[in-house]
Formats: sequence, C-alpha cells, structure tokens
Amino acid sequence: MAALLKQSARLGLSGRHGQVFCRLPWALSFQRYMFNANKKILVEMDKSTGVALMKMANPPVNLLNLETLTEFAISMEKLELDKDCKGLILTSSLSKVFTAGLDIMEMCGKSPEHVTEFWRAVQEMWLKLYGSNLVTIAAINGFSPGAGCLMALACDYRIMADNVKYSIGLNETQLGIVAPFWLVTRELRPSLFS
Ligand SMILES: CCCCCCCCCCC/C=C/C(=O)SCCNC(=O)CCNC(=O)[C@H](O)C(C)(C)COP(=O)(O)OP(=O)(O)OC[C@H]1O[C@@H](n2cnc3c(N)ncnc32)[C@H](O)[C@@H]1OP(=O)(O)O
Repeated sequence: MAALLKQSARLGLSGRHGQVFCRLPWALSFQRYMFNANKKILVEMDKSTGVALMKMANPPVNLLNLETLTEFAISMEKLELDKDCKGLILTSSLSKVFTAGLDIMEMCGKSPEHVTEFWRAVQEMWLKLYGSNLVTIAAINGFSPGAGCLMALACDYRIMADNVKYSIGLNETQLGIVAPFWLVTRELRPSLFS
C-alpha cells in the first residue's frame, strides 16, 4: 500500500486546495501504454511501476450509463490480463465530480430488456472492482454520490480530495433505489463474511 501511494504521489496524484491533480509525462516511454475503447474510460498503464491510472471521462458528470459501464468492464479485464499490472488508481478526469453515479435516465422509460442489461452491467462493474486481483485505490477528486460511493467502497483503499464542498454517500434511497443487501453487507459489514 505504501509503495502504491508513493507511486500515486510520483504520478502526481496529490491533494491540494481540494483538487487531486493528475500530472503525467506527455512523452510516453515504451514502458507505458494507454488504451481506451470509446474514450469514456482512459487508462494509462506504467509497466515500470506496475500501476495503472484509470480516469472516468464522461462529461459533464461522469454518469455511469451502459456504455461507460461496459467500457469499464473491458478495461478492467485488459488490466487483469496484464501480468505487469499490480495496482489500479481509479479517478476522474473532471475537475469537481468523481462520478454522479448511475445514469437515472437508463432506468426511466426504457424497455425491460434494456433495464435488465443495464443492471447486469452495474453488477458486473461491482464484481470486476470488488473481486479484482489488483490493489485498487479510489482517488476521489470530487462529488461521489450513489454508485460513485459504492465504487469507492469496492476499492481496497480510498483517498478523497480535501474540499468541504465535495460530498460522498449513499443517497439513492432518496430516488427510490435501494442497494441490494448483499452489496451493503459485504461492503459496509465485511466482518459478516470473514
Ligand atoms: C462498483 C459499484 C457497483 C454497484 C453494484 C450494484 C449497486 C446497486 C445499487 C446502486 C445504487 C446507486 C444508485 C445511484 O447511483 S442513483 C444516482 C445518484 N446520484 C445522484 O443523485 C447525483 C445527482 N447529481 C448531483 O448531485 C450533481 O449533478 C453533481 C453534484 C454530481 C454535479 O453538479 P453540477 O452542478 O456540476 O452538474 P449538474 O447537476 O448541472 O448536472 C449536469 C447534468 O447531469 C445530469 N445528472 C446529474 N446526475 C445525474 C444522474 N445520476 N443521472 C442522470 N442525469 C444526471 C443533470 O440533470 C444535468 O443535466 P442537464 O444538463 O440536462 O440539466
């Protein structure tokens, strides 16, 4: 963990005035590669450190819609297959939002098939993150309601930008959505499973 945090500091993930700045070298060496499918999820993998930086990049608020969730799962799979990858830092490319959580519009006025596919993708994201073999760190650089909070909880470690304006929490009940019991008990009461 300490080594990973050192790496995250070296990568430029340092909190200052409530921001987590991501400064990465412009010139990428052969030890570094980047990939993205549709640019909603940006991944920069540094083979020399074994640390991948994954940035959600779906402006304006990094909504977790079907497309983004699918891209997230594909990106996780690629990193899991990379034997050089040991750790993952999950953050946002936006200045004040980590993610606004699930895209409510994906659940509103859509066909049962679409809603089923969407919730399958949501669960897949949780499985990929919570079940990852990588050491996972959420660098929460902005607002993180609902599934944003759950994403952070699914990581091994969490660091949040020091800014009183930013909030994080499970607010989905205000929208009539209830997180499944297995998720809440596993993430909030892990002692039940040990
Ligand atoms: C690993 C996890 C796995 C989970 C496994 C299973 C989990 C099951 C249970 C999951 C339960 C989770 C549920 C949710 O996530 S529900 C969503 C909760 N999120 C919110 O309530 C966010 C509400 N948004 C805000 O508070 C603000 O937008 C925010 C503070 C984030 C940013 O404010 P800002 O002023 O910068 O931006 P705007 O408010 O103007 O927003 C811009 C546009 O985006 C639209 N928007 C915002 N949030 C959502 C959303 N969640 N869904 C759809 N649309 C959203 C907003 O309406 C604006 O749209 P317009 O420009 O058209 O007005």
